[in-house]
Amino acid sequence: MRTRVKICGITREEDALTAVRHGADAIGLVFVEASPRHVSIAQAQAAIRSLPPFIAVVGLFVDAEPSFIEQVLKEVRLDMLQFHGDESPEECQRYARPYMKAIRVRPDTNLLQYALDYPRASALLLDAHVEGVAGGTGQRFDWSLIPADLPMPIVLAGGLNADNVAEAIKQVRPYAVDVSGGVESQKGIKDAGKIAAFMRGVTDAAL
Ligand SMILES: O=C(O)c1ccccc1N[C@@H]1O[C@H](COP(=O)(O)O)[C@@H](O)[C@H]1O
Repeated sequence: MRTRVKICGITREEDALTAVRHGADAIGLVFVEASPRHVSIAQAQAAIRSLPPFIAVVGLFVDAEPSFIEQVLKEVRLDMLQFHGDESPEECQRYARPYMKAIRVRPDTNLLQYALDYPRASALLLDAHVEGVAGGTGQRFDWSLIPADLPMPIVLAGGLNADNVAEAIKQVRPYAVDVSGGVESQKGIKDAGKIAAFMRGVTDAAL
C-alpha cells in the first residue's frame, strides 16, 4: 500500500485541486494567525469548495481557543484536526473529530510516552523541533530517534521534499507523510512541479 500523503498549508482552491490531481490523500488548512500560510474561514471555504469526495481536509491549530475551533468546525468541513502546539490529551479530545497530535522531536523526546499519553489520537505527527517556531519550518529531524515499535500510526513531517521523501519512507515506514514548504514556490503558494516530483518520490519508495 502506498504511503498516504497530506499536503499542508493550502491557501488557494487551485493548489488544493493540484494536490488532489497529483494524488494527495489529504490537504491541510492552517488556522494559525502567525503563520504565513494562515487561512481565514472564508479562504478555507473557498479553498475546499470543489474538492472531490474521499479527500480528507485537516484543520491545523496551535494552542487555539476552544471557541475558535468550534467556530471553524461549524463553518468549514473539516474531517480531522491537527494539534501542533502544547494541547493536552483532554483538549485534543473535546471535539467531535478525529485528531493527530503533532510532536516536535528533540533528541530527548520520549515518543513512546507520547503514544501512551494520547491514546485516542489517530496518529502522532512527528515534526522537527525548532526553538520559538510552532512548525512549517522546512527543517527535518533525526529520523533514527523514532522507535520502530510505536503503537500508533506515524505521520512523518518536517523538511520533506522530492529529494528526501523516498529515503524518509524507506527508513521510517510511516503511515503518511506531510509536506508544506517542500512543495512551495513561496510560503502559502504551492508549486505543481514540486508536488508532482514529491508524489513521484512517494511512489518510488514503494518500488
Ligand atoms: O505550515 C505552517 O505554517 C505551520 C504553522 C504552525 C504549525 C505548523 C505548521 N505546519 C506544519 O509543519 C509541518 C512541517 O512543515 P514543513 O514541510 O517542514 O514546511 C507540517 O506538519 C505542516 O503541517
